[in-house]
Order: sequence, then C-alpha cells, then structure tokens
Amino acid sequence: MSGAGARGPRGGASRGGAPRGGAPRARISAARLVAYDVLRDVEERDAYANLALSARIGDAGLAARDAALATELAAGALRWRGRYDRIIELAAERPIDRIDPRTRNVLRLGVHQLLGMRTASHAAVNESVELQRRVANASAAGFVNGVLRAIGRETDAAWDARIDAEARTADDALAARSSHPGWVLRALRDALRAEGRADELEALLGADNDAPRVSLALLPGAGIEPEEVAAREESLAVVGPSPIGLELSGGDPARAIARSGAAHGFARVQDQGSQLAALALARAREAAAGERWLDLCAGPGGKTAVLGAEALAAGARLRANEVSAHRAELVRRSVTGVAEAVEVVSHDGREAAAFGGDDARFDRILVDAPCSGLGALRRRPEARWRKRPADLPELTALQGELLDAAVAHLAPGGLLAYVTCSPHLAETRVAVERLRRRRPALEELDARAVLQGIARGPLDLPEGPGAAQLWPHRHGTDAMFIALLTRAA
Ligand SMILES: C[S@@+](CC[C@H](N)C(=O)[O-])C[C@H]1O[C@@H](n2cnc3c(N)ncnc32)[C@H](O)[C@@H]1O
Repeated sequence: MSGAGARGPRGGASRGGAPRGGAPRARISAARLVAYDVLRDVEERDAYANLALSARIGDAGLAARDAALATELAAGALRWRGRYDRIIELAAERPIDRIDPRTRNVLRLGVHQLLGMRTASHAAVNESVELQRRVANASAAGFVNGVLRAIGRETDAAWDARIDAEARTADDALAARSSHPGWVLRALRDALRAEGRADELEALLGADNDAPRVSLALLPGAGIEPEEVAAREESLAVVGPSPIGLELSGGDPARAIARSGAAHGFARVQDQGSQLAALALARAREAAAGERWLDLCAGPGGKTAVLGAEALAAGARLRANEVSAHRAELVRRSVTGVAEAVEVVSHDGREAAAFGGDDARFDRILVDAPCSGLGALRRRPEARWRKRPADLPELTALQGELLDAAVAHLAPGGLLAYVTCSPHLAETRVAVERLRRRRPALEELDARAVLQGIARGPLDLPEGPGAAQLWPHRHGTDAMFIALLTRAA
C-alpha cells in the first residue's frame, strides 16, 4: 500500500465554520472529507467507488496530491473493510453492526491510516477524532479516540495474530485477515481445487488486494508493433501474456496512448485476460473473408474492439449486441477505429432481434456473459461486499438462456466462446457442462491449447485439454474463464 500523502495538507475545510460560542474549529484536510463522503456514497447510494471518487474530487477541487490521498484513503478503507471491521470489533469489544454507521466509516478510515498507510499514530487519531466531530456524533469522539489508540498500540502482525486467536474457524480467520467475505473465499478455493491448486488460495486472496497494473491493448491495424511502442514511450513495456498487450509502469494512460504512435482508436486500456479471451475466439482457427461474427453481450466494448480489429483484418463482419442502450453507445465509441467492420445493435440477447432474425447464423459468437464478477475484485474495492450468493441463481439462469440463444444461431461448424469474468464454478465449468447436456451436438475445443498458441510465452495452465481459467496471482490478469465450443458441421 502506498503511503502517498499520508499527511495531507490541513487546509481546505469544506464544512462547518465556527461552532456556537465562536471558537474556531480545528481544520481538517479536504482529502479526508472527500474519502469519508465516498464511503457514504458507496454505502448509502450503492455508488461505484471510482465514479464517486472522481465526482467528489472534482467537486472539492482537490489538487493531484490531495486527490491521491483521498483515493488511497477511500479505496484502502473499502478494500480492507472486512479486516478493519474485525480489528475494530476486537478493539471496541462490540460487534461492528452495533456501531453507528457514520462512526464506523470514520473508524475504518482511521484504521487504514494506522495500519495500511503507517500514518503517525497521533496524527491519524487526532484527525479521526476531528472528522468524527465534524461529520458524525460529536459525543462519540471519545469512543473513536479510545478505539483508535488501542489499535495503534499494536502492530499489523499482532492484529492478525489476534484475529487468528479469536476466530471460530480457520476459514473465518483467513476471510477476516484477507478481507474477503467467507462465501467468496470458499468459491475461490473450490475453483482452485477443481484445478488441483487449492494451495494457491492465499496467493489469490493477496492478489485480489493489490491494485492491478494498467494494461493496454494495441489492436491489430494500429500501424505499429508493441516493441516499437515500448521503444518510443518509456512508461509502456512489453509485459504480460497477451500478444497485443503492453503494461503501463505509471502515469496517465491517456498520455501514454497519445504518445504510443498507434493509429487513433487502436490503443486502449484493457486487462490482458480480456484481450486473450477475445483473441481466443478470433484466432482459434484461421478466419475466412466473409465470415459473420457476433458479440452477444458487448458493453462497454473492450472485447468488441479487439474482435472488430481482427474481423477487419480478416475481411469478416462483426455484429455487436448489448441490451443496455447506454452501454451500446459505449460499444459504438470503442470501435471508432474499426467501425467499417462493426455493426452495433441493442436488444436482449435472448431474443431473435439480437441476431438479426430467427434465420441469422454466425460463424463465431462470443458470449461474454453478465456474471458475479468475482474475477475482477482487485479492480473495484467495494465489489466484494456487494455480491451475494443469492445473486447466483438469477445470473446462472441468464447465462444459460444467452448460451441457448447463441447456440441456436451458430452456423454448422461455427465457433462459440463462452467467457466470464468469474471463476465461480456455477458460472464456469457447471454452466458449460449443463449446456453440453442440453446440446449434445456441441463439442468442446481445447481452449488451453488455443491460448498457449496465442500467448506471448508459456501460460501456467493445468495439463490436458479443456476450458482455461486465468488467475490474477498466476497470470497477472483478471480471473477470466474461457471455454470454446463448436457445433458439428
Ligand atoms: C461482462 S459484460 C461484457 C463485457 C464486454 N464484453 C467487454 O469486454 O467490454 C456483460 C454485458 O452483458 C450485458 N447484458 C446483460 N444482460 C443481457 C442480455 N439479456 N442481453 C444482452 N446483453 C446483456 C450487460 O449490460 C453487460 O454490458
């Protein structure tokens, strides 16, 4: 974790003013107020943390250094919420849900400063007490002071030891220490165990807690090779498993793209697992001119852009469908560089209109299905606390219906890629097994071999043929699942 700006400037109080009695209030940094507001937005309005952050930072007019501090505070407190809540419970000797929600968020931000950012104890405690007075119940300022002082007296490692000592089960301890909901931890372990790699669980949980490096995709047709881009732009390096991937070492991705030398619209921010998933469909076998391709769940268009570029190069046509009109518009924007090969439509993917009619048939179809997103937890610090096991039945039913509709419009001999950004077995292996039981004419291809043939270097995948599961801790990508199927000609 970065300690960036751990002691932010104290100017810029944005609330309050003199209390009754006339004494001036202690000042508090605008960055801390922004971080607190973001935590509330996430909790009370179901906001996405990244969108709330950029809106609040803009409203407060924070300079770059304070914006970085607000981001570190809010993202850290959200990502580590499970662990911090357990530590607060132990220090306060009361369950977290018996602490007022506003005070809880003040404490989470305080614990992140103490344990995650190594802010000097007195500064973290004093600012938190001031924040409590400003935004929550002033009479609980003493409680905040006492709890944070108790937390600051122990080291990070000592708190882990206490979590372990007081947990009911080893799973409870690991879930709290790694800040994952227990059901997510179990789902991740089940998926690793299915590959004989249950011993990698802690490495995976650790990777989920690291903010991912930014990757770019350099689309075919960019007019420049990844190595040439890396030679002209020092912030970009030829790193990662995707043959069209580049990794950004730091700084603004938009600036790196502008300096990359790629044709306009041909360099884009995209996880390299997503790049590989789209390439698996496009490159599993050579494409013939005139082929018809379909991206059934296309929004916001990351994989559509890769498929569109591949289709343009091969002389194929791509239809991109997305149920949400707003997200379909994002798909349109994502394919500006290759628009001549792509048609974007907006329908429910279970209906014939998405395919252009009952009789329409496609040579390649991507079903990048709506899913729980458990494979991308490192991207959205709040996401793990929002998912519920109860969400899964509805999602898996929708995934099955979208797959059935896709298969009905797959040309004889055509290729179907089923992709999820989730390793949950119900959304991956089980979904494919069920589909194959419903549609015995489908044959599963060896997606692992296809990916080994595409990737920049050997990929650490299980031996033997089958669907491929990528992992953050092993491949540095989101946990993408990729199955390839074909329909008998
Ligand atoms: C995992 S995302 C796709 C990501 C996209 N392929 C990319 O790489 O940018 C799933 C998409 O499916 C869309 N979706 C959800 N239900 C759908 C349906 N019934 N028909 C078509 N699209 C649907 C969601 O709006 C979402 O944009």
